[in-house]
Amino acid sequence: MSEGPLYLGFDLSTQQLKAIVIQSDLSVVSSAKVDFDGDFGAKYGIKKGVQVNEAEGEVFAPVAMWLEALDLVLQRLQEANTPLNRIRGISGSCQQHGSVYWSREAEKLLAELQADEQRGKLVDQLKGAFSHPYAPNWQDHSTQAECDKFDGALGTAERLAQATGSAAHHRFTGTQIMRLRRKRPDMYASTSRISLVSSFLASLFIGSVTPMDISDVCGMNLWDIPSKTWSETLLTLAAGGSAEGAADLKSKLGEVRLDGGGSMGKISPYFVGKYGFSPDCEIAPFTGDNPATILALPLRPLDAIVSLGTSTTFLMITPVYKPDPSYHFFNHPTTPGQYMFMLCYKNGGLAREKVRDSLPAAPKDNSSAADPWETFNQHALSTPPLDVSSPETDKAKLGLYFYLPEIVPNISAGTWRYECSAADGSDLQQVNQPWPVEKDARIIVESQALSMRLRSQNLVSTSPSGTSSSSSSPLPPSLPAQPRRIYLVGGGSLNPAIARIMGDVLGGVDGVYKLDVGGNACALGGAYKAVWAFERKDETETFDELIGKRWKEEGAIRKVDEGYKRGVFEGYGNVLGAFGEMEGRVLEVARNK
Ligand SMILES: Nc1ncnc2c1ncn2[C@@H]1O[C@H](COP(=O)(O)OP(=O)(O)O)[C@@H](O)[C@H]1O
Ligand SMILES: O=C(CO)[C@@H](O)[C@H](O)COP(=O)(O)O
Repeated sequence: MSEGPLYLGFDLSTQQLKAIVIQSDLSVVSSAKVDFDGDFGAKYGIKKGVQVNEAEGEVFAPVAMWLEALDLVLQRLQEANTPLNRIRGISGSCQQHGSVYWSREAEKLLAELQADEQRGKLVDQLKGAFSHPYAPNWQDHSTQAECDKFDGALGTAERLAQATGSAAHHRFTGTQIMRLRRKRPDMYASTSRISLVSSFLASLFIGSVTPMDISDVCGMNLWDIPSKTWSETLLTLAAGGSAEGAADLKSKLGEVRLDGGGSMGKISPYFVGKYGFSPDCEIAPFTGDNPATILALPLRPLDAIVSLGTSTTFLMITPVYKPDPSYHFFNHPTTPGQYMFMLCYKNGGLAREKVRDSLPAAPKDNSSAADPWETFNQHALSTPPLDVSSPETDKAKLGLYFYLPEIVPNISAGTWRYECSAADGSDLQQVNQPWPVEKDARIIVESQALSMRLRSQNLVSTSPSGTSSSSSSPLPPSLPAQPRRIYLVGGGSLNPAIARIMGDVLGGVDGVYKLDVGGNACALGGAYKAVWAFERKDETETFDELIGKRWKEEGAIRKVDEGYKRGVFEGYGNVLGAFGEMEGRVLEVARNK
């Protein structure tokens, strides 16, 4: 390892806090993680990182657990002999939409943080810093009434999407704040500031509540993206209807930092004294985990990232702001004028786990290191696409596996199974007799990929004019519209069967790739952001220019599937309309209930 500066990136996601340390040349020096269930499950009564109040659809995480996790992950980096004194800059990514409520004591307590044995750790010193002990989690679905009001506030859901990048969503912070203000008026009144999870983590490092980030702020339904300001109408709605309420909420939310790079301030003396950071170490803006994922490699227009974490997300970048109620647009975290397109599914990793756990157990393997996904993968790969072995006689199988209420489409929990003609999707019929569970292994992954393909069609068929990267090449005209490359990240990217099916359904002219850091992509994106934030020549040197020059494909990504397969891709295209029709029918039944 050379003696140059180091950069630290974090990822505070649903189930873990991960940290990764890199050098200026982007090589990884060290990493550590805290697993919330494994390290704190019993103490905080959480499962898969969260607590749930089923009766009201609330899902939330204890803020104190995150404080403990931060000390623990730094301790683990220290134990791994990471030279923390050489860290020049810190940035990171955090689960989106969650909100942290600071008390009136917060600024004072943050400013007084000291590495003093007697005063204890962050969790001890910041005991009085929060007006609410919990942060709503992105899986929360307690805010339908608030969503209806948000969708109506500007006239239609389309207009809300035009202004804020998204129609109203249960998890978006504006609807969450509106509900918490109504449900806990005293708590709301005693709140001095509200942070997103990303600005919360940055605030701990600086020792003062920091501004929100230009990309993560788009996950709130409160920020007007085209006019780069808070929407007064939406602030007024969330704050209860009065102009004074809106002004008060605006001061609780604070400024939004328009520049994704540069320094927001020096590190708090707490971390210098306790872990040996240099007092000159600086903090760059932190962003959301999905915006950070698109920073984990120099992404080109027509490339797509599928993030297979607790949620499953589909991400692309585009210079064209074209929002729609069925998906999300965010400001790009580093590059003004670029946008991130996102689809987010709640029934991602945990839904695949449910199907995995419903499969009959395979004969016992004596090795203790047996892969828990082995049986799932065998069935997923031995089932042909759409379970059609003979196109003349077999019907295509389509399913929806929503163990939690889904985001896209907004359908309550349930599972549905349909069949249709494999040739053209005609004769779509609900199947009343469930097919053998073994088939579900393939069909759930196909279902997730078909939903992404259906909703991203317009993005892959338009030519990438005005792109951010000079090396982007339009697709060969002889091939059907599809992404150029598919990159898989998140825990599920380790799975070869999932990679294969993603390639079957979504294509990818250049193939399907997995990031070698696997589940650490968001933390890596955060670390790259820190390198760019502090090493850019000036504000005009873009992230793509700086990182593009240093990033080496070799050792960073690995091809895991060929992607586009002639015939297979077209076979899924034949039933794409039927897949949309199946969702429509399920939605219709739900509406009429
Ligand atoms: N080999 C595998 N095959 C499929 N899924 C996997 C595999 N390994 C891990 N996962 C999934 O990855 C998920 C965690 O991914 P991760 O990106 O670390 O989550 P998060 O960032 O949401 O905390 C788990 O819920 C698990 O289902
Ligand atoms: O809600 C969203 C995006 O809109 C989620 O993607 C969260 O950002 C949490 O992500 P993971 O914990 O699954 O990484």
